[in-house]
Order: sequence, then C-alpha cells, then structure tokens
Amino acid sequence: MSADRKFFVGGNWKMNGTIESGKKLVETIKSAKLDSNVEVVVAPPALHLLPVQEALKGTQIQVAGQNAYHQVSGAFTGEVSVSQLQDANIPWVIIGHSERRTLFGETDANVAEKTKAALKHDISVILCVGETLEQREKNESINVVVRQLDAVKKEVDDWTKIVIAYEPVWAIGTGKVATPEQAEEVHAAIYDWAVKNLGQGATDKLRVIYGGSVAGKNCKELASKPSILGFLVGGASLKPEFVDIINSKL
Ligand SMILES: O=C(CO)COP(=O)(O)O
Repeated sequence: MSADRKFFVGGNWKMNGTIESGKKLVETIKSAKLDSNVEVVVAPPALHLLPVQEALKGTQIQVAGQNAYHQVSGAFTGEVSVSQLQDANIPWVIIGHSERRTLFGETDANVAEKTKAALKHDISVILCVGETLEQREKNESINVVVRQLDAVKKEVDDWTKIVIAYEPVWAIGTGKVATPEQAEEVHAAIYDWAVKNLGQGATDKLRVIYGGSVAGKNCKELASKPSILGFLVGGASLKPEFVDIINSKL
C-alpha cells in the first residue's frame, strides 16, 4: 500500500475528559507499541488541543479539531476558526460529524463551506457522512451519502487532503456496529462516486474509513475488508483498547 493510503485511525474524544485525563490517555497510547504503518489522529475538545498536542510531541500521533468555523475572524461568539486552528499548528479537523449535523443544525452547505475553508488554511479534513436509521430502513443510505458528498464537491475540487468517514448515525454510540457487509456496500458506493466525480487519480489516494461503535472486539474483522481503510472511533478512543484498534491490521 502506498504511503498515501496508510491505514488511518482517528479518535474522536467528543466533549469528554479533563486536561489531566487527556494527558493520561496520551501516556497510555505512548507507552504501547503501535503499528508504525498507521496514521493516527486524535481529536480532543478544543480547549485541550494544545496540551494534548504538546504531550504527543515526538510520536506518530497528530491532533484534530472536532469542528471549525469557516470565517477567519469576527463576531462569532463561541466559535473557533479554521485560521485559528492553523495558527495553533493543528493539522486536522473533523467536519460534518453527525452530532454537528443533528444537534447543532449543520446543513450540507455548512459542511461544504467549512471543508473548503479548512483546506484553504492547509488543514486536512476528516469529512463525516452517513445516514440515519430511518433513511437506512427506506433504503436511502447511498443516496444520502452521495448527496452529502455532492454538496462538498460543489465547493471543493481537490480532495487529496480529505479522508471520508462513513459513520452511519444508527451505529454511533449505540453499540450497534455496521456489519462488514453493510460498511463495505456504502464504502464501495463512495469509491464509485469518487471515480465519477474526482477522477481515477484522486480515487487511488482516497481513504474511506468507518465509524460507529468500533471496538477492540470488532476492529479486526472490519479492518480485514479491502474497502475499509481505517476507523473513526468515539467511545473506545477514550479507553486503552484504542491501542488494539490502532493495531487492528497486525
Ligand atoms: O461518532 C463516532 C466517531 O466520530 C463514533 O462514536 P462511537 O465509536 O462511540 O460509536
């Protein structure tokens, strides 16, 4: 596998923990033997980004913001801008997480403009897409994901710094992991979309990763599937089993 397609494991810590617990988690990860072929990115809460980044110095692990606002600066109380992430040397940001979409009302258009702004500020993007249970039951999973990707494509031509995270909403935080077949079906549709919309060259470099109840006990089977090039992990990224998930290809 080329360097461009290193297996990718992201840990989304969501709104959990303290500075101290974040540093402890880093110590646990640092003291473990990690597969050096895996790109690892953790996304602590905004307030913890810098201390966690400091604690990770000298390791293969990078940090990501969990969200960013597309404007550079101004009267946007409570927001952190893409340029502020850039100023703090934060190399990654998660955009379009389903919790942002459903709890905070982010639309496909918001997600597109945030992705465009992050890339403009040289920040790589973990772009989240995925359907709700209701949409899956109506057989709309692929349509929904394609609609979410199309919206970003309208604003962004160069996808080389985007990792696409397929996170079915019904699998997030529920313990109901998608079966490898369910994940592979949507991943295949995403690669098809990429061939049609981004061209073969871009597709060769594209990584589509899976998120939703990934755990130590299910990661190996999912990771063995050729279309699953990594994970975005929530709950289990706060536990020592995150190391097993990073090492799921070993
Ligand atoms: O939302 C997720 C990662 O972004 C997944 O969360 P869980 O792993 O807790 O299901």
